[in-house]
Amino acid sequence: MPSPSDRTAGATEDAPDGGGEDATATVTPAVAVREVTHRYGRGADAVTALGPLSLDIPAGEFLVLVGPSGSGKSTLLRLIAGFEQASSGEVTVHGRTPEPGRQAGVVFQQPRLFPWRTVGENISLALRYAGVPRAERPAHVEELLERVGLAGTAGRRTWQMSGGQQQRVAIARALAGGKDLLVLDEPFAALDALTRERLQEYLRTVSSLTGITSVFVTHSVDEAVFLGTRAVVLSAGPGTVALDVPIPLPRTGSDDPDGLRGLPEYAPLRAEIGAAVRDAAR
Ligand SMILES: Nc1ncnc2c1ncn2[C@@H]1O[C@H](COP(=O)(O)OP(=O)(O)OP(=O)(O)O)[C@@H](O)[C@H]1O
Repeated sequence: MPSPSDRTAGATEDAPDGGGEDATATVTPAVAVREVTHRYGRGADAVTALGPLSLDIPAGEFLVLVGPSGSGKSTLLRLIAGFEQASSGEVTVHGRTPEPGRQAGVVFQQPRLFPWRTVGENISLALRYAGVPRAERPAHVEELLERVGLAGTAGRRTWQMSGGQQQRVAIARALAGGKDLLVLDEPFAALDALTRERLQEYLRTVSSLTGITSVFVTHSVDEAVFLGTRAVVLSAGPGTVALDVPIPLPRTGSDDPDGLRGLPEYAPLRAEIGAAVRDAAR
């Protein structure tokens, strides 16, 4: 699997001879969304769900998407994951048209694990699809489980795990195979508050340590500020970009959540994003 440095290295084109900073060097975004619209259905029944919308998501960014219900957040995720194709405009991941299961690891609101398989087998299957040789899979499974705080659980049945643990397995599965893009559609919405907070911490740590590019949909403004490096608020459907702000909070990989929430920047960011969501919903 690629190391974190491998993942981010691909984002920037080679520097010209002599190295150093070059203002003319182009940085290829991990995800490029260009003038995209998306319609479901045809004729009189057609629903325009999104756009026109343009976004560049640089490698390593943790982009949180917020916005009113029906603004097209899930649609945008589905386009990025390759489950849908844009009605107009273009979505690319590292310059290519995304295909389902190929470029992005996906985490849904429900873990969607195979109940008849063990935790390890669920992850191993994703490794198999990613072309990881059979002999190498057990070590990768352990490494992935360790990364989400579930070391030593590979032999357990998924139904023996709590909802929060199952969602961590789903995250480990999405990370399997070294994908450098993770898309997550309200993955913690169905969990109790305490489990949700724990998983937010895990995900923040995992993303800081791996540098994986993430696109995360949530209805929680606090979750958005806690997790994101950038927040995009969509307008009421069909969604366009109503607000696009960086979230310049520290990411050391082991941040104290209370400390982060207590930083002077935290509350104003929360207020700005919350106000934009409320405006969009009006
Ligand atoms: N498969 C579909 N067929 C027809 N219309 C759809 C389909 N999926 C979504 N839509 C419509 O597209 C619009 C955007 O839906 P989408 O699920 O992307 O929004 P969302 O912002 O994720 O909403 P929520 O926050 O409620 O999950 C809505 O009007 C929805 O009814």
